[in-house]
Amino acid sequence: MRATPTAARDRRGSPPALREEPTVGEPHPPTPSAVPRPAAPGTPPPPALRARSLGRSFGRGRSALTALGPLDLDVAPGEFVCLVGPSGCGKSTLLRIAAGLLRPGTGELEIRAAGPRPAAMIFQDYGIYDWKTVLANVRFGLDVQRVPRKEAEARARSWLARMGLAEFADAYPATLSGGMRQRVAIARALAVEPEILLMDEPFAALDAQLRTILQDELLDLTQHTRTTTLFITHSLEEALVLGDRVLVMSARPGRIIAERRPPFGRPRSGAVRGAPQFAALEAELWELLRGQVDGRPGTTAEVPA
Ligand SMILES: Nc1ncnc2c1ncn2[C@@H]1O[C@H](COP(=O)(O)OP(=O)(O)OP(=O)(O)O)[C@@H](O)[C@H]1O
Repeated sequence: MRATPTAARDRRGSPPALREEPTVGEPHPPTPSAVPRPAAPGTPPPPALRARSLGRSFGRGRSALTALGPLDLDVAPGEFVCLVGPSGCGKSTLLRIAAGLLRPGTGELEIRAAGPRPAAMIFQDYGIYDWKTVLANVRFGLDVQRVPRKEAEARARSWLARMGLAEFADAYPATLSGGMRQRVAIARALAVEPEILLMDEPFAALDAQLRTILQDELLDLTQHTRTTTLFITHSLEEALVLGDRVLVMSARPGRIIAERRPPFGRPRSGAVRGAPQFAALEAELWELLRGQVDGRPGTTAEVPA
């Protein structure tokens, strides 16, 4: 899937950075997926997600607001990348561009996909359908993919079992707790076996204990499935527990100003929260982030490694 710059499509010639577009419910048409070719021996595989000079503005003229970029980003196949940054720096905008829900204003973002379902997105507010049963929710993406009904049902039930929800298959979401609803959303996203999982603060609405439990479950799941994941969070702890890499974004317009690789091997568990380096890394990231939030000088110039 390639999200091309607005400029390439704009026959009226309006400046790409200033063009306002509908943002919700109007996915831009994906261009045909790139079929990955095998990498030459010894060379790293090409990135699963690649963004170059990616930028996005909203509004026109004087009221135009530059939300994001320019930003370069590579996410390797199977990598779990966490994005942290001050509120309003463009994190969701980046994710929505990756999901194909929003066009870039400048630059491009490409997802290398072998299959018909390159990306699945999970939001903070679950994004599940209240009028469908739990099973129908999890089966939804498979139905859209036209997976035969029997197979879809079996795959959906197997994901429900994995998420500890087997006995709630016929329940409606309104009867579930927040944590259970988010598990349904995760099961639905993973059931379609996406090339890349895009998660926008998926645990933000949950209480601290549930959040920890779901973090540990997600860790376990993604280490098994090796699903490439781009994960937005305001929680540095969450980013350090889950991420192979943590990217820090600047204040709006968001750019990547620093990168850290938590020194915890894989497979890892939530026990890394107690590792001696954990608190130090969290404090270091917090310093970087605080420089962006309160605009203190001297903390913005770091370039990602
Ligand atoms: N559809 C839109 N129209 C106009 N402005 C928008 C639109 N979507 C986002 N913005 C603006 O773009 C900027 C970035 O928004 P975005 O939601 O991407 O930030 P964020 O980093 O995800 O924020 P938060 O951490 O608070 O969720 C904000 O100033 C926001 O008001």
